[in-house]
Amino acid sequence: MLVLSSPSGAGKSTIARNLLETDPAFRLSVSVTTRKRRSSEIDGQHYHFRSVPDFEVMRDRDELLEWAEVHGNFYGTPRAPAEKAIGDGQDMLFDIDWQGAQQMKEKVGVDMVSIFILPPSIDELRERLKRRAEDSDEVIETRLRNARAEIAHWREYDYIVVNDDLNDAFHEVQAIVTAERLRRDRRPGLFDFVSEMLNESAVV
Ligand SMILES: Nc1nc2c(ncn2[C@@H]2O[C@H](COP(=O)(O)OP(=O)(O)O)[C@@H](O)[C@H]2O)c(=O)[nH]1
Ligand SMILES: Nc1ncnc2c1ncn2[C@@H]1O[C@H](COP(=O)(O)OP(=O)(O)O)[C@@H](O)[C@H]1O
Repeated sequence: MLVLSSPSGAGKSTIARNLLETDPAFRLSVSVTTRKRRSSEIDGQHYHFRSVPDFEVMRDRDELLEWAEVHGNFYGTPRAPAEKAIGDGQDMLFDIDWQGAQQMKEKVGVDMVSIFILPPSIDELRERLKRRAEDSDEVIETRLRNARAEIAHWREYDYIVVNDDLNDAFHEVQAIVTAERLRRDRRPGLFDFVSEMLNESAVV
């Protein structure tokens, strides 16, 4: 379970997309949101776009593993695909905010690795949001106002990656994934491996 969070515009969706394209082991958890769909987004692929009443029905039926209000809209992680992935041992990527990361940590514990993506500066964050040209000036201002409060949660994450040069940041994320997979996959077998080695040396 890999959680990516960042203030809006820092580049987490870009890094998530690169990871999904280059690493076939990852599946994206497609969130449900009440936010308006952007022109570049496809329903069911980037998000499941739902009305507020439909979201509330899902939430009240406990169909969401976690949910939060972010920038005035509701967002939530559908429970069924995430739990299936956890059960199957599938690597899953969650693009969720700090509130979601906290809730997920409580639910999945050590099986979760979290990365907080920082922009090089708040000015650059503003420029990226403008250049992305997907949100109105008002929406961009709300996101920038919220950025400081989101960044304040950086210490709660396992890793921090500063997304200045995209290539460098992506390689750092790949390195984290590689190291964490090695730890997960190698650790369980190491006890027997080392015991056997020591037993053999005792015989010699
Ligand atoms: N808690 C939670 N946060 C989510 C979920 N899906 C998206 N988010 C977060 O909601 C925030 C806004 O996302 P979005 O509207 O796509 O804007 P963007 O971050 O500017 O691309 C981001 O911080 C996302 O990580 C979710 O299922 N749960
Ligand atoms: N390292 C970078 N340098 C310059 N622009 C970037 C970089 N990373 C991402 N971007 C651009 O910044 C904008 C915001 O990135 P995005 O991935 O949508 O952010 P988020 O998902 O965190 O809101 C996009 O237009 C993206 O192409």
